[in-house]
Amino acid sequence: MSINEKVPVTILTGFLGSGKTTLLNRILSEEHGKRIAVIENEYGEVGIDQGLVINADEEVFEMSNGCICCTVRGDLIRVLGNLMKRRDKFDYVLVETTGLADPGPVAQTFFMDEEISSEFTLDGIVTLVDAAHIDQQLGRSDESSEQVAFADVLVLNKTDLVSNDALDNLESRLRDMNRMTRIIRAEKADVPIETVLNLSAFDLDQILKRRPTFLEPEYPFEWSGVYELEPGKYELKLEEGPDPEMSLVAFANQGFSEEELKESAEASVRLYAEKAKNLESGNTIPYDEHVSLKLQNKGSKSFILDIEKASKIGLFTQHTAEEFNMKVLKIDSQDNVKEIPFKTERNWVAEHEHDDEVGSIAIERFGDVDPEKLNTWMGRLLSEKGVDIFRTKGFISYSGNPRRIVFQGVHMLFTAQPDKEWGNEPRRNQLVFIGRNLNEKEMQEGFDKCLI
Ligand SMILES: Nc1nc2c(ncn2[C@@H]2O[C@H](COP(=O)(O)OP(=O)(O)OP(=O)(O)O)[C@@H](O)[C@H]2O)c(=O)[nH]1
Repeated sequence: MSINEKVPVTILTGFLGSGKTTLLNRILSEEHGKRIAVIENEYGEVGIDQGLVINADEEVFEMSNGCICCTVRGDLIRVLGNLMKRRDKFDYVLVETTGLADPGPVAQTFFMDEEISSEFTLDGIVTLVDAAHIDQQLGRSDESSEQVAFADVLVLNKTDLVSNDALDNLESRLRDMNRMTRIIRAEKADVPIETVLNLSAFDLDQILKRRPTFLEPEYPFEWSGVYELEPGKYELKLEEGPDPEMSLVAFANQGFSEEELKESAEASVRLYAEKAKNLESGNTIPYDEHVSLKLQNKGSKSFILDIEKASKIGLFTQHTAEEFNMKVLKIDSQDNVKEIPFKTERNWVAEHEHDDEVGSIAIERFGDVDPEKLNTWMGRLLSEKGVDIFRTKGFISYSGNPRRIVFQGVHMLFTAQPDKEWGNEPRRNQLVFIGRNLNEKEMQEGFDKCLI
């Protein structure tokens, strides 16, 4: 790396005892070719953790005055300033925060202070989660939900202490709180280094590459498949799965294209809102109707698809086909069974129950915004709600500007910087807010008023 490049910084957070020091040791003892300066911050007694950090080659700096969150401006800036004097000695910085800290102010330092932001760039926030205790911690402390909300990567650590089912539930709860995070399960923080360092996580492009469905709305179903069927009777056969029933909507004449699938998805949303008709094994599946397949009996269950003329049948199901080993079978007069595979399938982001007050909102709109209106709206939003809005990220299309604008912020501070030219790409706006008690409808309406 050239000396003129900004130094990437990773913030390591996580509740008390979640495994931060374990991860830090792992990073410092692994061969990755980086020279890492570590900034540690102790709560109360100074220096205990330093004894646990191995490999003396890395430089360890300690913040002196108690809790990092209260002393960021002074202490962190001072330590970073001192570090810059030894710029030739390192090429990466790790800041470990105390388990009780809200990572917001630490992250903000890299936006707020001009001198700091000209030398350092925030690469990502990694939050360690203690799989065995996080449920209680989330209930009790604001800090732990803030640490989850801020994370670009959540390391779900101590997986040896909980069952797989519990981990699945936990993961879905955490995902509800922060839709843009990547969740990695770990034991003794044994994560590959490249999953926590050099993430460019403040870069929305990267997030979209990792999770293309990230900005998509949520649906009451997880899967759809399209089958090309000749006239005749077919069985939709399901094995035992994770749920004793499953909602389904079937359409005749379903197209294969993304556009046609989305159109049917919207139609399904409306049908799913209607009360489901119960179907038992052996019943025929109607079109354009919300049905609930009853699957509580042991063994496989079969429902009938009665096809009058050749058609492409679209099935939109509450769970994925895989979870029930769901198959469409053709049985001829000689009782020969033939499986008809789907021609195309699509997964959808399934909605979850929002039992935590921390959540994320995504806004995606084609077209241009009026920069002045957007500034006024954002300014007001962040000054009124900035305490509750932890992270903002996104791309904006300013009217009259050939380049797209990259937005990112922490609490009430944000930066808007011109990025690459739109070129032939359709001009659009993609914004994500993560925070507490956010009103999705109000924010979308507010944003829509800024569109031209
Ligand atoms: N069972 C189990 N224990 C773990 C795992 N990872 C870490 N530990 C243990 O958990 C304890 C706390 O780990 P640390 O790495 O010190 O956690 P920390 O987040 O730095 O803790 P504080 O500095 O107190 O906030 C230590 O005794 C670790 O050995 C794991 O995956 N499974």
